[in-house]
Amino acid sequence: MTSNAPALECRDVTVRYGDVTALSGVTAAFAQGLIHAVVGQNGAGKTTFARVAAGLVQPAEGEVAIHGQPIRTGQVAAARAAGVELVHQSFALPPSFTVSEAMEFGASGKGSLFSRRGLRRRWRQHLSDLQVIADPAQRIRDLPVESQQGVEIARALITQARVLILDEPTAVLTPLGIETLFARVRRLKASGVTVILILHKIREVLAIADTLSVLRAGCLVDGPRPAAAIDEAELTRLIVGAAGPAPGIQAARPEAGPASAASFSTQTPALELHALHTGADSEGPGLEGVDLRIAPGEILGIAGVEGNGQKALVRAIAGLATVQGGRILLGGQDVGRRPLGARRAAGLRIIPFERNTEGLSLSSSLWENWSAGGLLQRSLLSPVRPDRLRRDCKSALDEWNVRYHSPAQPAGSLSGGNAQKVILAREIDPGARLIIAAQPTRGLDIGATSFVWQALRAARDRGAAVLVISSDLDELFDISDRVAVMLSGRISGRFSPPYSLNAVGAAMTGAATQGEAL
Ligand SMILES: Nc1ncnc2c1ncn2[C@@H]1O[C@H](COP(=O)(O)OP(=O)(O)OP(=O)(O)O)[C@@H](O)[C@H]1O
Repeated sequence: MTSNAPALECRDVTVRYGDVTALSGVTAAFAQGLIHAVVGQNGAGKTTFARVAAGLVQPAEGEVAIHGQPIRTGQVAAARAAGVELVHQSFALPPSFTVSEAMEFGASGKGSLFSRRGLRRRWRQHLSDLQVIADPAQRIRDLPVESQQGVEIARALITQARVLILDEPTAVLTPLGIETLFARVRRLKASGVTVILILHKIREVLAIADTLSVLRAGCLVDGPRPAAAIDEAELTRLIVGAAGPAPGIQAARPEAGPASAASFSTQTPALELHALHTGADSEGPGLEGVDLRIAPGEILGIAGVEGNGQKALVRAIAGLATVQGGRILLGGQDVGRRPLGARRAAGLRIIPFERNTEGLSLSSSLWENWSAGGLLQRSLLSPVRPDRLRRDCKSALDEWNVRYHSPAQPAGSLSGGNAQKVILAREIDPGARLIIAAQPTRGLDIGATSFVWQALRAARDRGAAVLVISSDLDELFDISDRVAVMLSGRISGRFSPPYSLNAVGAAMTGAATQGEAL
């Protein structure tokens, strides 16, 4: 190892996926022992860069050196041996594993054999050194998302990683979880680890990074340069580019606030839940008597720490949970026994939590994914015209500024943010009467985030009801006409603007259950 050499250096790295150039001649040197942020719009090439550094992608051209030593590109073992570890955007650990099994999963080939008890002792120490709160006997799926991420990071660090790359680590976290992560990242820096963070939110970048680098359309347009010398406006400009946001996209967080609350009480609600109960399952607690109503032309925000019944809520409305009691009405009709197709025909649209498993078929083409929603609602006998579907898909994707090269390419070949936009293009359509949007801006860049809020507001203004579930309270307060808080499968508080962060926060933690009645 050369002592002053950069921790990670790329020289003229170019990556092509078929016709798409994901990285184009990227040259960058990341100094040792610092926290580096890599930013850029959806599809800019950030994940590809991380995958090249970790040996998961073979560049067509270029070199990678770790601490001054060139490594064989496209080989995970070579990157690992040099001390590079990557924690992916979507977690990689098997949910059914216990924490200690998951840790051992990352350390295979280390030589020694351990008893189960010995293993637990070993990992307990490792986890506590990293201040990750998780019992080694617990299953990954039973842990809160912050702890799952902590375990992923701990697993990546088993092999004495010197360069840790975290791909969009904050996307899954609550504000408190982000603070915990940032404290962990600062401790790693203090212990000499070089951390490279791929981030979307400008405030997060400026809060944590020592340097920042900006990718745009596969090219490094700036950095690494000291983050202290840059402000929000300049960083936004660097990410979006001189041309400004794509047509139809305003600056992030457009001014328009919640609708001035017309009296909703005279209209038939778009959604009514009466004393809804569902069973708990592997995804978290069930619903314990939830009452909710949303009027047409209203946005209701659901706040809460993840894992407090939000998934059960979405599944129950979609007809995918076992309802043990209570009623679900869409537009005044009891749909408790109706399948998802019938609910969609009544105007239900869902932007699900997990885009890769619930929202898209990754091996199917973009046009098939885009048209799936419409096909579900039609009668089986109505003719399908693929040419027309492909054409309509293309214009919808262009309108959403999705970065793709053909409607025939598989959904799995899109970047995370662009994949989310395909779901949004499908679900926010003129036929939508009730849109459930679960973490709709997770992983989206600033322009696309603003586009989503605009699209949801436009849907509301057309008369659709919107239920937004988000762990980002700023976002939720910005867009919601009312906010309800979920805690342990119940509604623990109901609020209308102006929102009090303290009161909503208290309802989220169970410190209080006040708030207005609806
Ligand atoms: N396996 C693949 N096959 C084909 N194209 C791909 C593949 N992976 C990525 N791409 C394309 O390469 C480009 C860069 O994608 P990448 O995932 O690196 O972007 P990103 O900056 O991480 O985006 P996001 O913020 O949306 O996650 C995109 O145009 C994407 O569609």
